Amino acid sequence: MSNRIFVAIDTPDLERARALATRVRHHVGGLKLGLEFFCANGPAGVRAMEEIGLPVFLDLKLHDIPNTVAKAVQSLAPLAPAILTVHAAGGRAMLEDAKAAAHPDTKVVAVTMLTSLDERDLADTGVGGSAHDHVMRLADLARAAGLDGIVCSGAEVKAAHRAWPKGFFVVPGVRPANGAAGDQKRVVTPRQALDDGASILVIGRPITQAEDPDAAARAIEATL
Ligand SMILES: O=C(O)c1cc(=O)[nH]c(=O)n1[C@@H]1O[C@H](COP(=O)(O)O)[C@@H](O)[C@H]1O
Repeated sequence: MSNRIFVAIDTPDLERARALATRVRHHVGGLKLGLEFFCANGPAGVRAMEEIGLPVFLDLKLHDIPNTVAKAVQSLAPLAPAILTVHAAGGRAMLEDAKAAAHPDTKVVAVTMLTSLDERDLADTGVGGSAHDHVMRLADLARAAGLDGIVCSGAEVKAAHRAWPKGFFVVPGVRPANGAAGDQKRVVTPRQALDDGASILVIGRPITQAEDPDAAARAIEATL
């Protein structure tokens, strides 16, 4: 994949999603559709976005008992997304069953610790220790369960990639130098994330909220 930016199309409005994706399509490598889009538009919306001709990353962050997640993944299999997310915290059986139920061409990746969290948030959920240790533990679990890779922040991707050289590493929470972090807490620049081993970058608002999204995507691409 030459362009490793997946633009996060976070809107419930299909027409806006289509217009945005069409505008930036020459300066991104794929489209990421998340809960906001999927809850409003469902599988038909995903198919409509597939027509744009870029790989689709379906980011539903599934997290439930193994049977429920496996059945959900099975229902999504006809869409054959390039990438699908589940939460690593769902545990080994859930991860194994999700991978087994997915379309063979889909990379199933496990979200480790959301980039919107810091160590204080982690402690609030009853998990002690550092973000680094938590991500490394969940990355080991994802690998042992046969997943294709993980989602983590740019702060952990170097160590995670070293421990799992063949893994596929999705890094969101990336911001161009001087970019507004918003609700993201563990943030790095796109260049840094790629240098440290990210396979793809997920970038939303720095592109989608820009006055000229295509120019913003082009400017970020130029730094890579
Ligand atoms: O799985 C994800 O894509 C994801 C995981 C994570 O830990 N943090 C995270 O921000 N994301 C997604 O990445 C995108 C980031 O958007 P921006 O903060 O606007 O660049 C959103 O669509 C999030 O849902």
